[in-house]
Amino acid sequence: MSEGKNVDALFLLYVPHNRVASPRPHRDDATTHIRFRAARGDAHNRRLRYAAPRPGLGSGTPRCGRMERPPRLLSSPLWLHGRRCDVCVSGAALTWTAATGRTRIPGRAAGSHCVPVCEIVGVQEAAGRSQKSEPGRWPRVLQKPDKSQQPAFTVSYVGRGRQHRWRCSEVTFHCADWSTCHQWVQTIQEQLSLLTNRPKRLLVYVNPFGGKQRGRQIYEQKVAPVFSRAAISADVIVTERANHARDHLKTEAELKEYDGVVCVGGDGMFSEIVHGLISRTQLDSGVDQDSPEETLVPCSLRIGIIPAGSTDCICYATVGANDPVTSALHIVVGDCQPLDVCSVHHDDALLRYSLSLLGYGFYGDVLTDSEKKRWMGPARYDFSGLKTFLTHHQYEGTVSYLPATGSVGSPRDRMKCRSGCHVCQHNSPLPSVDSLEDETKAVLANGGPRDVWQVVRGKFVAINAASMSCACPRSPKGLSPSAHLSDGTTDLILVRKCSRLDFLRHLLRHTNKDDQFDHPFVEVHRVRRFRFAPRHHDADSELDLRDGGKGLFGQICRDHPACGCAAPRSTWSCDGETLPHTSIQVRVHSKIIQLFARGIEERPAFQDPGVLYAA
Ligand SMILES: CCCCCCCCCCCCC/C=C/[C@@H](O)[C@H](COP(=O)(O)O)NC(=O)CCCCCCCCCCCCCCC
Ligand SMILES: Nc1ncnc2c1ncn2[C@@H]1O[C@H](COP(=O)(O)OP(=O)(O)O)[C@@H](O)[C@H]1O
Ligand SMILES: [Ca+2]
Repeated sequence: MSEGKNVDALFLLYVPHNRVASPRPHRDDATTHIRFRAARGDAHNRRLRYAAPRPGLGSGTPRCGRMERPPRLLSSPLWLHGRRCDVCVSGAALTWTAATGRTRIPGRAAGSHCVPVCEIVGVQEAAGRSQKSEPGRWPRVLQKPDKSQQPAFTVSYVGRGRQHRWRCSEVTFHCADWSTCHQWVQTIQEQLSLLTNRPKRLLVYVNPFGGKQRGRQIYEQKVAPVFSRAAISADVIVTERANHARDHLKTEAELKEYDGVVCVGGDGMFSEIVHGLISRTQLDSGVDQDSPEETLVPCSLRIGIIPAGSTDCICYATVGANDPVTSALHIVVGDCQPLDVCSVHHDDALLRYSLSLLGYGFYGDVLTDSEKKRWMGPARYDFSGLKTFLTHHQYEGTVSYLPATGSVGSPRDRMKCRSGCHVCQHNSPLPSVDSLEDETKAVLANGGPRDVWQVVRGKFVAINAASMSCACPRSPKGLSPSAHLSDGTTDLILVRKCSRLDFLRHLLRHTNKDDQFDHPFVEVHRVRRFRFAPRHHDADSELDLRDGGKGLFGQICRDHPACGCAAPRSTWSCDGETLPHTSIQVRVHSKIIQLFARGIEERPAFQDPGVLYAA
């Protein structure tokens, strides 16, 4: 934990004065400032100004970028690092300005800091050692206040690091007396309690065997301390078997008691949580998930992901980093990011839901092989990836898809999905036919653009549907760099039969800036639905075929015409789980679940401007 040095120039625009401790009562339309005097004759307290918040003030999510003058609730001189500074809290921000700031940043007040209230994690009384005995050094660990020591309080807040990482920063202010200290703590806590989007009680599932098997330690050492600073209580369940979390959510969990569900694990563990929550919501609403035409009811509980898996692509693509503290802080501040979910059906039976990669051919084969090598940890994907690359199979089949006509954006437009993405906001779910204008109905009745299925037949090295970018540490831009988190579409990538060298060229482009779709054997379509049927589809034989081909070159034998066997088939990988059927129908359901995330921030709203409190 480090003491932060964040200031935002924009914020200073609406912090009324840099020297907040004006001795004169400040008149403000929104609040009535009261002179607060705890001890008569105390020069410090004569300067402490307090304004009771009006009912409703600041309720809901305060928008950090709001350009209106926030009412000041409390301001007084306090001490930081042995120096006096003017501190002020309003419904929007906590600001502090060194009374004798030494560093000047153009356009900013000297030594000024600003933390939006919505990014304060928590506040706690903390006894500091006497300033006289050890100036400039205060305890970093929060302690129970000892009345014999100097009164102080510590504010924990979101600090921004590199590559979208957040850290829990701290600043400790020293007060002249305990009464002032209590007043500050109480006022900041009151402001935090008005942020109704923040979770107070969470249900946490930890997969102790995901990734490098460090889920439990990651939660205890990195996440629990952040939750405790934010006064979030958590009921923690360490899973004992696969599908433990899914089944518990589906049938047992008292969901009304919680403000969110958190999973500590990888994409597979997240998938369990999603399946549990979606199933529970549909069961409660009487929706038949087995029917591909049913409209799913969105889940009300938000889901947090603490990355502790092998790929962690959902976390990486929604937050921009796979860092447990960053994810914990996104949960604490109550972020909300809706996500699209693909339902995958075989005839009239739901197989699974997919949120990241639904892959047949290359990625399906990588997954099938890697499952036997779980003991290798995350490296299993690289090993199986190389092995699958060397075997270089092609699979024959028919892909039919319904293009996402009418939606903004296309897979190659280089418009990346970022926090507050306008493509996702624009592409809300399609209106029901009843709500359409007569003219539009007529177009649709004549086989308008919404209903024209396209058909592609051939041999494919890979068929991938990326509902989000699938960015991950192996490929920071992802399988489909311009795919969107909640636009109601998925990017269907067809890699046709090609040479091994060409496929390598295509794969390599996932790791550099070149366009991986710019090959004659690759096509990409933004779609709302698609279907796949393997060649010589025979429903009864599907399950038997899945296990065909043992050993490194087993599948080559399956390809060999002399064997007389059916056309070779791959398996679908659905967010890291294999599907039991190759013939599937896929449909995107927009904004069915919500994450404690905000999408990748393009430019952090409150960037670190550099050193302010120069020693
Ligand atoms: C030559 C290097 C090419 C690197 C190409 C990397 C492309 C990576 C795209 C990854 C997309 C990941 C989508 C996410 C899927 C996850 O939901 C899912 C489950 O995650 P979990 O285990 O955390 O629960 N993960 C996966 O399905 C794993 C996919 C990983 C694929 C790795 C493929 C590596 C390919 C290496 C080829 C090597 C060729 C070398 C030739 C000399
Ligand atoms: N206690 C457990 N024992 C065995 N498997 C589990 C347990 N808890 C969850 N799982 C399963 O482990 C699989 C992988 O989990 P995940 O957290 O995604 O790790 P990884 O990213 O390494 O695949 C998931 O399919 C999940 O269902
Ligand atoms: Ca999408």
